[in-house]
Amino acid sequence: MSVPPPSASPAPSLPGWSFDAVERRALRMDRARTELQHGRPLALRAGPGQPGLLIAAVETLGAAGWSRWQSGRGALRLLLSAERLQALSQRGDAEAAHLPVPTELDLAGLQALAAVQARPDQAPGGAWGLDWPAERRRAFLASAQPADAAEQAALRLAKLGPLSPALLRLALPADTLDAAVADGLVEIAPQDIEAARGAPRALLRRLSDAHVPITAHEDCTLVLFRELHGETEHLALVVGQPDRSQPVPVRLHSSCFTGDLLGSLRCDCGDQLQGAIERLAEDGGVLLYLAQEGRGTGLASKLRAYRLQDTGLDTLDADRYLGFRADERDFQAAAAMLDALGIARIRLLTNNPAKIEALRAAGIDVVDRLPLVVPSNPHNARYLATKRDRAGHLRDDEQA
Ligand SMILES: Nc1nc2c(ncn2[C@@H]2O[C@H](COP(=O)(O)OP(=O)(O)OP(=O)(O)O)[C@@H](O)[C@H]2O)c(=O)[nH]1
Ligand SMILES: [Zn+2]
Repeated sequence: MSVPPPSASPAPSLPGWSFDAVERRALRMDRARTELQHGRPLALRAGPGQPGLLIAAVETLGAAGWSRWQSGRGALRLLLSAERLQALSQRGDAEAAHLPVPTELDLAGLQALAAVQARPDQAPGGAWGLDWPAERRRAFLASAQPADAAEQAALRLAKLGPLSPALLRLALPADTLDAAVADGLVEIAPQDIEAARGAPRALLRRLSDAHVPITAHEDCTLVLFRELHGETEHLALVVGQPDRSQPVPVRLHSSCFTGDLLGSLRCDCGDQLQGAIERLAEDGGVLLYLAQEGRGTGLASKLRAYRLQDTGLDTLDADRYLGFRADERDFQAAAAMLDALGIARIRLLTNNPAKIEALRAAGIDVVDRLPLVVPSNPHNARYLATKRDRAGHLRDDEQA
């Protein structure tokens, strides 16, 4: 009697364990971001069996991480954002690029080039933080090779950290990366980072809410949203019972630990937060408290930017010195929260036209702008003037 060959039946799957393509991608993004945050290396390549790059964030590397890169000496490159290269070269047209890491450079030198020192006081030589003579600086900049699309994506991933956009970079062949990935190295494809850019609104979960009476108004509800992948949380404070048949007064407030919690005089955030809540208490409205510290650069970078401002740079030049754009925020989450709250037409309390544009682009009908005027003080006068003169903020009498 002949025995039938064993059928190649698929392995029984664990219920709830299979991810769809979008979830897989988000999972890879989560893991990749975590690796950079922890100073660990990450493989960046189009897929298994491909050559690619080993990258790590200079900001989180530390001495132990740095010593692991020593075997790559000679081939190591430093990937920097356009803004950081503009600060180093004093040229407004510099683009993101990677440059050779000199073999004798130590970790402190690398951190200086990447502008991630704990105390980035401006050295006499400007943005470099290294006592390199002019000729050496010129030669270093001349060896820059433009960042390709994958490398640009890597810089964006670092910013999502939120980390400084400065990465170590080592090109490796396919088999080396395959072996490292089999051994636990996390890998990410540039397409994953690209796809996360316009993350769909559904990637925000409404997790909980409660009645929270506050001094300005007793009838308030706090609603907590969490990004589906990752731990970032945004809050909505619904003040009173806004009439949704009319445009609802809304304030988008980007978190500012120093201003909101400590009453820092370096910015206007604390006063804006209180002023907005008082205004919303008049007819009801919604305050969206967005996890976007330091205009999206993170609190560590904001404190570095403050040190640079103490040496004479204004808020925008300080951010550029650190490798950031004038504003690293996006307002997708804000639009998603308004959607979830059933609010489509709003009156926005702001002096920042970019917020209006961003919400409109995300499909929110911004019917008009309500100015938000707060008094200045000797510590924030320059900051407010820079926002008005260089960042396009409106004065209270201007129309958006
Ligand atoms: N990078 C950086 N961020 C800062 C600095 N000062 C304040 N911030 C951040 O700037 C953000 C201020 O946000 P908002 O008040 O919502 O926005 P805005 O762009 O000023 O616009 P409106 O207040 O709506 O007119 C907060 O995230 C602060 O942490 C600074 O010097 N550097
Ligand atoms: Zn602030």
